[in-house]
Amino acid sequence: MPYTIEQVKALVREFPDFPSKGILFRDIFPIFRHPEAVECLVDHFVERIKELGQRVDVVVGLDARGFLFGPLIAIKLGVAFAPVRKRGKLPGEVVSVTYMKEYGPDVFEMQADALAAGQNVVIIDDLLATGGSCKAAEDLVAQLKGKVLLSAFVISLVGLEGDKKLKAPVYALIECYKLFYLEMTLTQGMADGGGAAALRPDYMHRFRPTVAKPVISEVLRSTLGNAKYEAEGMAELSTSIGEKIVQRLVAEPGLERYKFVANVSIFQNNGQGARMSIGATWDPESDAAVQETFTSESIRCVAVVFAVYVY
Ligand SMILES: O=P(O)(O)OC[C@H]1O[C@H](OP(=O)(O)OP(=O)(O)O)[C@H](O)[C@@H]1O
Ligand SMILES: Nc1ncnc2[nH]cnc12
Repeated sequence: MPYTIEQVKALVREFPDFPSKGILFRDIFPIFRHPEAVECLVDHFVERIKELGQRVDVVVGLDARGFLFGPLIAIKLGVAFAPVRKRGKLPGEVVSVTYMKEYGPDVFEMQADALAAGQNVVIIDDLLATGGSCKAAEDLVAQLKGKVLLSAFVISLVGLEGDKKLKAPVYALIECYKLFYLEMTLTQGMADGGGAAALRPDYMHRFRPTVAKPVISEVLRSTLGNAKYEAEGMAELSTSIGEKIVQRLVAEPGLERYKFVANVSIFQNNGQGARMSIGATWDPESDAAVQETFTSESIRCVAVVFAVYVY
């Protein structure tokens, strides 16, 4: 069955916390379970490359996932394929460059005779994250006096702005804006062994998440609407948001007997994930927790408010 490019895109999966905590891993391997999907992907890249309207001499693929379809693209274009490999894997004379990846430093190498001076190159890889790998490949091509016309990826993690590190233009089939994930588990249990029923609040005096959520949301929007993430000042900002939320909730009619705890965390919206797990022991009939998030290009803020009823 022939695949459409939209069906190919849909095969990419996400794995939170792989290969380490906080990384949301994009897995392209399911595409390779379907030969027609691979063919569609390769044809798609070939079309984009032909649209450049320039002579391409060599397709350069990055270790390791760029090797999966870089050579297939090169075959369809009828041009050479050259690998960029991790340190120590290529025999003969090599050029090398040290670079930073999303998970730490590494060294890339190319064989010195993989390219002739003046040749035009297209770089192929599965994913553009911080751009460190692709910039290293651009440097290697430059050392060999080649010219990068385009770098093409299946996925670009747009928020990491990898393209800004690169000299040549970038094409990505999938542009991912969803870089951040957050999961919250609330573990709750009864604080007393029973007997509290008579002391619990009636409906009019009970904390209701549906009432509290818009209040919290409004505080986040009004405080963070124009804010930019900066290393300085975020601690004070989160403290003041927490204070505002608590002041607003205390003023809500009927909640006089509640104590509130607001936990406000501000993160830079830069593609890193976060996971929170909170344990609480309370009376689920009267106590509650609500969570609201605010996201802008620069900031991700999570406010969790615990409301505990004083018998
Ligand atoms: O834009 P960057 O921040 O440099 O990250 C992108 C690179 O990271 C991944 O490869 P990785 O180095 O994990 O190697 P692999 O292909 O061997 O898994 C991916 O395949 C890209 O090559
Ligand atoms: N988030 C991610 N998913 C898959 N491969 C990657 N390489 C670097 N970051 C990655």
